[in-house]
Amino acid sequence: MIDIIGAGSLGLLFAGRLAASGTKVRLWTRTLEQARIIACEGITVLEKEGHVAVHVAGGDELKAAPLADWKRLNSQVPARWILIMTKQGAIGEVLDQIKSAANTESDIGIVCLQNGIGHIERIRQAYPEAVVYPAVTTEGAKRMGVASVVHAGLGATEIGCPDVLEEKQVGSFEQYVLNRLLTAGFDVCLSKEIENGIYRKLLINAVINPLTAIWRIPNGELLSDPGRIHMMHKLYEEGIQVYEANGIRWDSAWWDQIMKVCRATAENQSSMLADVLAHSMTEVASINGQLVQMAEQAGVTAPTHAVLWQLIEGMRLKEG
Ligand SMILES: NC(=O)C1=CN([C@@H]2O[C@H](COP(=O)(O)OP(=O)(O)OC[C@H]3O[C@@H](n4cnc5c(N)ncnc54)[C@H](OP(=O)(O)O)[C@@H]3O)[C@@H](O)[C@H]2O)C=CC1
Ligand SMILES: CC(C)(CO)C(=O)C(=O)O
Repeated sequence: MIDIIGAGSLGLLFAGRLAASGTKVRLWTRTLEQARIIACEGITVLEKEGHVAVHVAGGDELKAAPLADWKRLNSQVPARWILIMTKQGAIGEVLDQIKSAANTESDIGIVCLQNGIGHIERIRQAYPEAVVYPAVTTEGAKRMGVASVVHAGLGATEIGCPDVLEEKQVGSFEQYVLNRLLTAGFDVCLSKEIENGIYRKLLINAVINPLTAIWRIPNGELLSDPGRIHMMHKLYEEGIQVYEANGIRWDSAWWDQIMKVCRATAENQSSMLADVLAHSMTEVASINGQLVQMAEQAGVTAPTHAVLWQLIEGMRLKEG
């Protein structure tokens, strides 16, 4: 069984596809209402064009419950493999709620798919004995309703394999998580170089997300004007300087990859733009904010990231 926390875009996609391919999934929601609807109606995953890719009914394969019930339900059936699929801003609350796990922490493997950085350290601190697997995904998912999601872009998922793992632990992870994800149709691999993937994705998000959120444009529109590309490059260069100052390996191909992501997701709204439009909390603090903090720690500056961080934070409140 795999426990998925967060029934938003990514959570519904992974829960729906895993359960439809025969893996038992327990999906933890924030609200009782959403859990009830999923338990009753199941999950529908749609293709980009609108056709149903999979539909899985609630039942033995797919259970749903509000995270507030974690303590009670987990004492009956302890979680072994947890996929956290909330946004960065919910991590603190989630950790508080699952801290009451009944099984010993050393039995637990936690996979984290958040964009940005900072969460892995928090989870490791809260669960020192658990094995935490940082992951990076380029899957594109967009929740359409309480129990339906569009698989908007087929991507790949890299899961970091901690160095300290014994062969037996790796085997167990492969059997109960990796192979299940492959069977569900996800392009997923175990990586010994996840740090590189995390910093590459951080830079991609730090360049694309705040600019699309400020200008309120889809990702592809960033490439439509030399002034916009100039701003992207400024953010990119500041990011690279921060990486260099911190001894983080980077690759000059990352600039081209940023452009490629804009083209591949040309019609999409970035997650930060979607959050701004919904007056929700964005992940800017875990993306540009983290780069600014890394700059400060290394004695350099990242002024453009700092300004964008503050501008985006200030957009959270409803106007009027
Ligand atoms: N969507 C995508 O394509 C991709 C997303 N990511 C990353 O994955 C993460 C999740 O993104 P995404 O799925 O889009 O986000 P969503 O906002 O769609 O989903 C987050 C879910 O977490 C739920 N949640 C919040 N707090 C709690 C809580 N205390 N207990 C249980 N559930 C909670 C929310 O519930 P509610 O709605 O009720 O508030 C929501 O359903 C982010 O870090 C994002 O950057 C990475 C790559 C691609
Ligand atoms: C890669 C990108 C920018 C795609 O929209 C993304 O991850 C996001 O929107 O958060």
